[in-house]
Amino acid sequence: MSVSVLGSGAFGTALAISLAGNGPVTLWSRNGDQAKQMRAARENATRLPSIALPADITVTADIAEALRAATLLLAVPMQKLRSALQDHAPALRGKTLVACCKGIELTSGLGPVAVIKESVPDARVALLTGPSFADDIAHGLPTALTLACEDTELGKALQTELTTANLRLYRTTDTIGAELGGALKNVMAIGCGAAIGAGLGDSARAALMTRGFAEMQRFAAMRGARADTLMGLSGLGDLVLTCSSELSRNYRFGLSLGLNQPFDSQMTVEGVATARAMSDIAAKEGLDMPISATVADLSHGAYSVTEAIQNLLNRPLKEE
Ligand SMILES: NC(=O)c1ccc[n+]([C@@H]2O[C@H](COP(=O)([O-])OP(=O)(O)OC[C@H]3O[C@@H](n4cnc5c(N)ncnc54)[C@H](O)[C@@H]3O)[C@@H](O)[C@H]2O)c1
Ligand SMILES: O=P(O)(O)OC[C@H](O)CO
Repeated sequence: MSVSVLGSGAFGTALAISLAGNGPVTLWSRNGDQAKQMRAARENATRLPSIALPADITVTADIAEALRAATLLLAVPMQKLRSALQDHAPALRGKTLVACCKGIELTSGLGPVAVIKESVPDARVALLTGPSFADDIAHGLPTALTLACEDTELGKALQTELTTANLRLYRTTDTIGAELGGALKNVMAIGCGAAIGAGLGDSARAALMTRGFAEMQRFAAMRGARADTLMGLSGLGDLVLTCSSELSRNYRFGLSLGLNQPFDSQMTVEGVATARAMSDIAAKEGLDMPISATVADLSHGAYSVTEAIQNLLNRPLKEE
């Protein structure tokens, strides 16, 4: 089998570097100039500077070249996934498409697996998610991820194909639980970053992580996820990583809110749109999701971190 990665940002490049340890990989960029630059410098200077691209990676802007592979990893931001698929939908028919993005589509309320099924109905679909920073993967540091696929046999084949020397994949058939864990932890990471940025302390962060996890579990159960999936790498594992490391862009975005400092608008911060999508869906379903709703409002400047915390603290007392 052969693999291509569509999307040459931080995560797509890191996955290509890791997979190159297994054999040839094609890394596709939609930007011809970027592809040319990466081919010449043998690095992704904007997203993963100073990390060499192994010789087994072919960088291309020619989609036909990338689509020769049977397995395609889709490493684009969640809110861009549908348009990326629509751009090439006829050529994607029958392919194995592995979503590598984390989020809920704002316009539809759907996760990546459902968006792929709608956009390319006869594709074979899977999801790769879990606690991992692109930088760590690209440096070959040990990482464990979840490969989610409803089709057990395809899941096993992908688990074998995409496991590398330092990237160990676990398998599940619960795509809903796996994709929601990855999507929702970004919302909580923004909240935790904001709390730390505003000087509210580690105890406040622990409270936000724990009560945020309760919201994740509630939302995932409503969508039909298995409870144990949320306890695994794609849920709790990624929540812990993202809420506690300044390598996370979602956490750093939250920090900037707490510190009242500007943030680079070119940075991919998946939790902003997902917080909005999640709290809109929760409101419609009558689910109690105060932290998610607060992060959604905070991210759009509706109030300050201090006001947000006061709102959360002043809610009626309840059982845990
Ligand atoms: N960076 C990480 O550490 C990391 C780790 C795990 C998962 N992820 C997930 O991977 C996804 C991508 O994140 P990233 O870090 O690579 O972001 P990034 O901003 O570094 O890169 C995104 C890439 O997608 C490309 N792109 C955007 N719209 C496109 C379109 N319509 N068609 C084709 N390409 C398009 C951009 O040109 C860019 O190269 C996100 O959902 C993120 O949550 C990232
Ligand atoms: O940089 P972030 O916040 O998008 O987080 C990256 C990964 O999702 C961590 O698992």
